[in-house]
Amino acid sequence: WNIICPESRTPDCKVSVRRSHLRKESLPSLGYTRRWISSSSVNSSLTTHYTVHPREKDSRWEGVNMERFTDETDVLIVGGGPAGLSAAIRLKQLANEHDQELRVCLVEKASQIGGHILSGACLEPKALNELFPDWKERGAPLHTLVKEDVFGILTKKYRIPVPMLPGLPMNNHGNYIVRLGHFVRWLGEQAEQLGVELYSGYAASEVLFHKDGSVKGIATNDVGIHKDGSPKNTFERGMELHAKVTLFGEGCHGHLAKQLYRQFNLREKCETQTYAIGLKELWIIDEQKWKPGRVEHTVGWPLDRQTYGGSFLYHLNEGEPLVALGFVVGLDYANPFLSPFREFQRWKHHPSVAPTLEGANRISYGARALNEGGYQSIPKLSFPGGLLIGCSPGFMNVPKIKGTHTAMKSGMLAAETIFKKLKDGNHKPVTKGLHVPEYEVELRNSWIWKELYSVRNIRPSCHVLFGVYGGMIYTGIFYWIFRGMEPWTLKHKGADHSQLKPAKDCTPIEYPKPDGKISFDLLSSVALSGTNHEHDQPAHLTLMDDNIPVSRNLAEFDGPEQRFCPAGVYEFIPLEDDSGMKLQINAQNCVHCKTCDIKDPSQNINWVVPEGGGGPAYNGM
Ligand SMILES: Cc1cc2nc3c(=O)[nH]c(=O)nc-3n(C[C@H](O)[C@H](O)[C@H](O)COP(=O)(O)OP(=O)(O)OC[C@H]3O[C@@H](n4cnc5c(N)ncnc54)[C@H](O)[C@@H]3O)c2cc1C
Ligand code: SF4
Repeated sequence: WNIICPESRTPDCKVSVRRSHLRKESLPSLGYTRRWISSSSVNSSLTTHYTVHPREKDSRWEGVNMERFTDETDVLIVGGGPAGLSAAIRLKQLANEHDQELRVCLVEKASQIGGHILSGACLEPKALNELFPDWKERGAPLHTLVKEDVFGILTKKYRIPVPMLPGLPMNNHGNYIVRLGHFVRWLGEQAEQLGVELYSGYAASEVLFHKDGSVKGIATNDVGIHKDGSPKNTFERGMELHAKVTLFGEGCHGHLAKQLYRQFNLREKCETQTYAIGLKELWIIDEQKWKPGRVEHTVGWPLDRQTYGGSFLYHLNEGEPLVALGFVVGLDYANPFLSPFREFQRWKHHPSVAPTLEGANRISYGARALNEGGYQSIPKLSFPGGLLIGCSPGFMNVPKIKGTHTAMKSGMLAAETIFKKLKDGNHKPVTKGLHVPEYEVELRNSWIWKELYSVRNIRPSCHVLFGVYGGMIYTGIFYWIFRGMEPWTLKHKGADHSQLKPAKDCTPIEYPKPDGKISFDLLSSVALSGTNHEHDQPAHLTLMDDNIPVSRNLAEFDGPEQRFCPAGVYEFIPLEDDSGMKLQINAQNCVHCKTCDIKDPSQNINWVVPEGGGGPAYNGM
């Protein structure tokens, strides 16, 4: 029997279950569920991953060598995004300035640094100016200074311009339009030049702990496992990386961060994190319509006023008439029939958008979740042996739709506080893994805190009267005039997964068919993300209970996972004997956006890392 803990919903949770409670009838009353696992049901089940079906109990794994090679470093960083790389760079800058030996290792799950990065992106260069005041001479790929910034409300047929007053959070004066993946690749080159060891194609799959409970490091994922969960002849155990301190910079909704929240109770004093999904495409357009440096944002159509979201369209100056465009939908939406992907496709047909795309060529597609909880949802950031940086805890400035500058600054502050502590000869560590609470103090004193505090009420104000438009009125009054100094802090609605209404209470949404010129279907879109996973491996979209997708999600919510996944991973198909439906998981399509882990109304999906290197292969998204 596999006992599923009600707290963590994972079978490997360390909550102890008294033997007397193991009787079948006691479990439901305690909130536990139990599932019989035999090797035959493991083989035929959707979820064959060892995080759900432990290998110790599986006869197919008997005698397989599970020893792991171990390496030691001073500082270990998980995730080669803006946060992780800025931390790595700052650590080596300080070590070199002080002529001190310091080994800094960084693991990144994409096969190339930048390959899993997806953003808008309008970059506020504040943190970059601090990290590399000479970034221009170093050839940072910031080629497009914003020249024109427009904002509008869309109705079905019209675009109502809204003045972009100086001082509003959406104002982009002084910012650069970038391909964030390219910028991150450049950060990676700078890090390597400074002596950081970068290991791309290695996903951190597990957090390791010392006996005293502090973080010891991570293990990279095992490779060479068949789809049915049995070992291949090529099976190779991952390796352990131990460090004095480990920084977790996995980006929005990190799967190791989820473990850490539970282990150290880090979310005890903050609000639930809330999210949005962002979908993006790159297009080469007609040169006559190209306006390098122009930034366009909209709210409104095709979303109703209760659904938070909007669009962006940026004209880049990268030697060809390139535009980046995308659509963001708040994951607190209620109607399970809503498809963020199809809303995005529909938006491109608006009379104010379509002319730019007519006769143009779409070259790339992708999606990624982003944090929306802001100031209210920042968890505790330090714990013995580790720190959380960047969008993993969530330093996104939501009304600005910007988190790169805050992610970078948080990484830099983490680096500075760690370096100070390591350098301090008198410091006597209490735990084996170094505890650096000073990081939180520095963060609170930094511009990140001031910035996030000032915009804290803008997103939650959209839950009050008039939805998104209420939020705009609130911004006009309290942000523009009082700069967020109002003495109250509004609350979020709660967790996004609990906002879906039953299908019977909602109206199905009729989406127009894609025309294949401006709007497209899901599969041809995913093909443009370069996504690839080794097919013969256990699905990394693990289900705590394989029955729930049909018995609850389909029955009650009409299977929302088939709509909120932007890559067509979840499909409900008829059973062979036509007696009902079953879920099919096309895990190889997954673009690692994390939306399913966030929005699944049953919270039955746990995204885990696939074999290293798998996932999208974005080129400058
Ligand atoms: C649609 C969209 C539009 C946006 N627009 C803007 C904008 O215009 N301006 C702006 O400033 N910000 C924007 N943002 C936000 C910005 O992209 C993020 O704030 C920023 O990328 C956060 O940096 P990060 O390093 O914390 O995380 P990420 O950029 O997400 O990087 C995390 C890295 O960690 C890796 N990783 C994750 N888990 C593991 C693991 N277990 N093992 C190894 N590696 C791992 C990932 O592959 C990734 O490379 C936007 C975001 C989205 C989704
Ligand atoms: S399976 Fe989940 S993480 Fe993967 S693309 Fe779909 S929603 Fe995103």
